[in-house]
Amino acid sequence: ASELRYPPGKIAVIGAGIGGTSAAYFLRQKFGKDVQIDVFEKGTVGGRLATINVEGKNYEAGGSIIRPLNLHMKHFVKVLGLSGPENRNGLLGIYNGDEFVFEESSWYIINILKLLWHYGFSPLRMNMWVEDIMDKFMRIYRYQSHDYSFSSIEGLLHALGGNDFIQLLNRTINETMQKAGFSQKFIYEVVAPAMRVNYGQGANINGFVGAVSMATADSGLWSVKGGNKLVCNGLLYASKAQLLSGTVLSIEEKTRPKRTGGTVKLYEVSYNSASGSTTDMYDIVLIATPLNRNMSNITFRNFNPPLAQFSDHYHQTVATFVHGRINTSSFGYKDPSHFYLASIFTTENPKLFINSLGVVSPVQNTHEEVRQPMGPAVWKVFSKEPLTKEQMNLLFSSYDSVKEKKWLAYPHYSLPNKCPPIILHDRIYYLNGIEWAASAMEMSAIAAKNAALLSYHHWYGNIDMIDQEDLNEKLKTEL
Ligand SMILES: Cc1cc2nc3c(=O)[nH]c(=O)nc-3n(C[C@H](O)[C@H](O)[C@H](O)COP(=O)(O)OP(=O)(O)OC[C@H]3O[C@@H](n4cnc5c(N)ncnc54)[C@H](O)[C@@H]3O)c2cc1C
Ligand SMILES: CC(C)=CCC/C(C)=C/CC/C(C)=C/CSC[C@H](N)C(=O)O
Repeated sequence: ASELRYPPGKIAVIGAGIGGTSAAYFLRQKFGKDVQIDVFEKGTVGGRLATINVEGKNYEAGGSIIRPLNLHMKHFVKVLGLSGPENRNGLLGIYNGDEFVFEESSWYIINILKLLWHYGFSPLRMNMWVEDIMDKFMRIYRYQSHDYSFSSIEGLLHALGGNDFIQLLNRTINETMQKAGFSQKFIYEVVAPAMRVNYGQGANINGFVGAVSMATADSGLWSVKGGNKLVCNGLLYASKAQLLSGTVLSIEEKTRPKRTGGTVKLYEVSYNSASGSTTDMYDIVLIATPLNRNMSNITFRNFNPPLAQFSDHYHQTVATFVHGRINTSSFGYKDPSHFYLASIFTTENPKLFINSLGVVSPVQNTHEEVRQPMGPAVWKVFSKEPLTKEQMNLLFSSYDSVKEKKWLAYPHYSLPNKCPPIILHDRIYYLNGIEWAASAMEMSAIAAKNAALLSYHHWYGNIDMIDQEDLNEKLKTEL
């Protein structure tokens, strides 16, 4: 089709979370200044990056922590003139419903001895195991800086870590780590609690998201001063995209006559905004919101054959912010002055009604060290269900302010795990399938750059830049 040699006129991006706004940014980089980029948003720019106000200060209510080597997020913060100070967490305890099975000490050497005593060399081996996976994961930045793209999530992961990465997707983190020789005690007391705080599920989640989750045990985690959502606002501005506040209802392919003769196929996007129902035509559409049950309610009309349907669900995570004093006796501490933990992770125990509990700092001063929370502090509680009054009274001896935010937070991970397609139709690309490998801000940014590159290469027929085999080897010899 010869019309594909000309730049596209208009591109639609649906969703202004980190996926959609970074897609707008990368699309502008690739397609140049003349293309019109419209970003549709039914709620607030930022999506799952949002803050919540507690007693006059704002706290991260959704996506909060970023790894030092999340290079896209790091780049965004730099080019947007934002700052990302390191988060310093207070001491961690792991609670099994009856007692703490592990309590961190403020003395480095004591911690090492405690870890050795409880888990032998497993923590050290785990660091090396995660590092090895993360080293391979880092190849994505090299591939993307050379403009290579992938037409499926599995293809992308295979290019990073070969069959080992595909196997990670298809085994639970429990099975994966058992096969790697980690003890069941370590998996139960350390790995599962980290899965629960990060993804609201235990060690039955896939090995890839499990490894991503364990990667948060690293030091140097950071978040954006003023709130992570500032990145989305900044990217939208930098991309010179037009923000259309409205709900996209449907997408339909239409054939239209061209001024120069012949016809062209375009996508008609129908949406509701404050000024009523409208439609607009686009050459390319990027969908940057989950299409799973009850999430975005976008209908793909009159596609033959019909487009893929995603029936799996995202599960509910409730983040409750409480300004108060923790009820230390509920955690086995009769004397509150002996309690010095600022983060409590939990093991898998059906009688526990929370996944985690931790002291948080306002987004204005994320660099502040979280101290021993002897007095009142702002605590963030993650649970599956909203906390009842009785549960609140068990957790807190006194509190004066409670704010709750319910999220459909991440995919409900289960096996077998087949990631949704990236290409939904000729020029419709789907970003959020990557969340089924692992859901994180950086993953959405990677999916966004991939979709921008893929749509560009499809448009201009650069098939050699899509799904190249042995990229790691090729790039080694090229440079
Ligand atoms: C409680 C919580 C804690 C988390 N913690 C971390 C963390 O510490 N670190 C980390 O890296 N990640 C974390 N995450 C995950 C991270 O927040 C997400 O992976 C990421 O923000 C997803 O971004 P996205 O742009 O892909 O999707 P979203 O942010 O969900 O953006 C999609 C956007 O599309 C809009 N939309 C939906 N349907 C339509 C429609 N029909 N028309 C128009 N607009 C539509 C939505 O309103 C939304 O704004 C956390 C998530 C939650 C919920
Ligand atoms: C993409 C890679 C390699 C790493 C990203 C690691 C990362 C930051 C994962 C985020 C995990 C996640 C969804 C955490 C949610 S809870 C975070 C925090 N503990 C909190 O209390 O808010």
